[in-house]
Amino acid sequence: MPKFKRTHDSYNADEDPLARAIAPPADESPKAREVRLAEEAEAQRRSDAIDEELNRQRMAERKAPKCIRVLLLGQSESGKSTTLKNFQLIHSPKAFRAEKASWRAVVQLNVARSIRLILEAMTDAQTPPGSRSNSPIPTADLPTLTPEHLRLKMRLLPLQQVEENLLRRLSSAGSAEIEATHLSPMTNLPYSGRAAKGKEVTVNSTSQWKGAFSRLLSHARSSFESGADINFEDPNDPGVILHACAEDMIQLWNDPTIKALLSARKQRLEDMAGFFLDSLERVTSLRYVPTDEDILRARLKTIGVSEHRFTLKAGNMLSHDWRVYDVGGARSLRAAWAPFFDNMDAIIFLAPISCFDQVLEEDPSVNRLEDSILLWKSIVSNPLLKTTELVLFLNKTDIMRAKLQAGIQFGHYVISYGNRPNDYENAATYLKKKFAALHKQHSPSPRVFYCHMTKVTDPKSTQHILGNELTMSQGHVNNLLTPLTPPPFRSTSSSDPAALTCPRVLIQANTTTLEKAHIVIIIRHRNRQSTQPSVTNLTFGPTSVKPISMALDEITPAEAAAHATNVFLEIALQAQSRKCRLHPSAFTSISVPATRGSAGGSRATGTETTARDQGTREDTEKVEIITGGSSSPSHTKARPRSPELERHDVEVKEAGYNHMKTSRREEKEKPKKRLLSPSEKTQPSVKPKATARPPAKAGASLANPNKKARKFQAMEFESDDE
Ligand SMILES: Nc1nc2c(ncn2[C@@H]2O[C@H](COP(=O)(O)OP(=O)(O)OP(=O)(O)O)[C@@H](O)[C@H]2O)c(=O)[nH]1
Ligand SMILES: [Mg+2]
Repeated sequence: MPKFKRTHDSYNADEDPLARAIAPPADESPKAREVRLAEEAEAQRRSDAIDEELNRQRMAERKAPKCIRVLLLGQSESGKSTTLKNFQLIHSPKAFRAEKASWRAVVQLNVARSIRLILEAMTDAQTPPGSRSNSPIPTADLPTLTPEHLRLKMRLLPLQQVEENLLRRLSSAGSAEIEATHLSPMTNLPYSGRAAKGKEVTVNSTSQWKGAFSRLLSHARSSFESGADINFEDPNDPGVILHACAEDMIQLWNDPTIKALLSARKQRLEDMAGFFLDSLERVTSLRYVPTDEDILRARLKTIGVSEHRFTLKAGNMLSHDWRVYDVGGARSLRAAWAPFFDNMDAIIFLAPISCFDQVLEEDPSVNRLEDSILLWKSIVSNPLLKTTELVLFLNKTDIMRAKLQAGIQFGHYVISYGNRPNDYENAATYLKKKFAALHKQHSPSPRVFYCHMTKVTDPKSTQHILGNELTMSQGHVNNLLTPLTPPPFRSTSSSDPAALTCPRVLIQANTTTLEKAHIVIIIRHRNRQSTQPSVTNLTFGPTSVKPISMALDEITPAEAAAHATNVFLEIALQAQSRKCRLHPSAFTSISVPATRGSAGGSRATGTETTARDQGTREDTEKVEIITGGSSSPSHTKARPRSPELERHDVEVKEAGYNHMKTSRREEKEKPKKRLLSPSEKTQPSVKPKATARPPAKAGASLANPNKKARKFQAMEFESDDE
């Protein structure tokens, strides 16, 4: 092999083909060499600067307080991205509203898609049953369309252009894909092309795709709030065609024959993601700017994992950096979740309870509610997540309510529900208990679990919940995940005999008995000497917000104190299970019997508190129990304890250990409850509930008659224990 003449010592052209490729030419002139060396020096300088910057960032990250990570999980269409939007709305509202132009386009896409579904249904109704691809409904059961309907259909054809135009913009940005979804596959459609293939748009990043609509933005981006950034004069704005078709769309949607047709096909468009047909006049107006609620209701399917950073300050706590991760929930995308399990502080799991009568798009043999339940079970039992706080959102309660009110029988789909009343309260409570039971049964170790009935398209209620959750999570991070160095509970004056019957107890905690996190409960008791129930006010609410007060008739001072004790005991157990160190003085202030478990009302799963005594007594006629917030410096000093209290301390600790041991033993001994697999359900050995299954056609997805045609899918809890 001929030797390559080297002009630079650092190149070892013989050994390394890359070095050979980048080696300077053999006949390099001195001037060229000078230029090359200068370029190399410059490149080296830039590379060093980048390294330095990376190092600086790494150091800064190491020094910065630990950020709190929250992962949003749940099946597709459960409301994860909508929850993320709520986070954005709370913590970066300006940025959220700056994207109105992009979300306007998504609303337009959703409108065009809904109309397309109606036109498909009309086409299907005109097709002889034998030639229909999917619909099992006999023509005789479908209402007859008139020539006027067909003319209406023709007039709406230009909407095809709107959908295709919007899809093209999304996909040309390289950030979106079109994927088969729950939308029905179309055959004899009024449309052709990509949009006509029954696809849904998916985005692999929640921000990148927004660039696709930048053409709608004018240069003046001064007033995002008012929509001044939207170029309404753009002749290519899809809003122009939508506006031109508005009257026809409204007529179509309100037409009784069309309503009857959709009803015969059990197609409840109003329950579908991205439903705007009830607001057609508004959303198709030429100068339409989406509201916050519109943005929350707009639907785009997620396929990647995206991280969103916020700096949150909750209550009086220090501000924290939060990272919220949104993932795609379709089955094929769930493998991407696992790498995020490590290091997560909290998971918000969304289970759409309204989907009890629907099947999975990915697998039409699986009931969507059952899928959610199995998914929940796998999350709660995952050992990697055993110290991760879990927040369960039983979501889409509004749709659940509407479905039950429309007469859809919950018991037909959840067989173990049996003949209980077909109303929202009963069905929702039933599901809540089932989810809670699964958590209790399968969690690798006892831990906090919060459950909320949600409608995440309602920003007000969701923000309230998220606000509380965040405070709560920060509180947990502060109080539980880190050692409890300051005594969380300090004594009243134990020499005061009155304290035994009516102590002034101040409990600082992170949750309350009513599943509302980080709120303040103040119990004011007027007659401190009495053991009889008397006038007691219970006040809820963080101090920063107007609290709600209610009078309690049944709680005695001792019960209030016992309840406080119980709540504290629970946090002690939680802390213990997380191997946090409890300060020895933690129990010093317990001045009433701690064994009255039922006193003070029932406690929600996972309630935990820290407790302490205020130590001053301006008003001895009061009992105050406050949950919420973090401990203040005035409560960080332990007081000397009497031998009596020492003994009590030991008793309480033992009670705690014994309680834990017993509950673990009971759990081991209990026969395992489990969900039935679809195949098991068909086995005769599985005891069927008395409820008869409905005829096959009733078992389908109401939003999608084509799914219905495939299979009736009900689910059943093997045990009906709650
Ligand atoms: N009516 C109603 N609609 C909801 C609720 N929660 C979410 N939605 C709607 O359901 C649709 C799906 O919600 P997404 O947040 O996109 O669901 P996702 O879990 O992110 O779904 P993937 O991205 O496919 O994993 C959206 O159009 C939401 O507006 C709710 O509580 N009530
Ligand atoms: Mg999503």
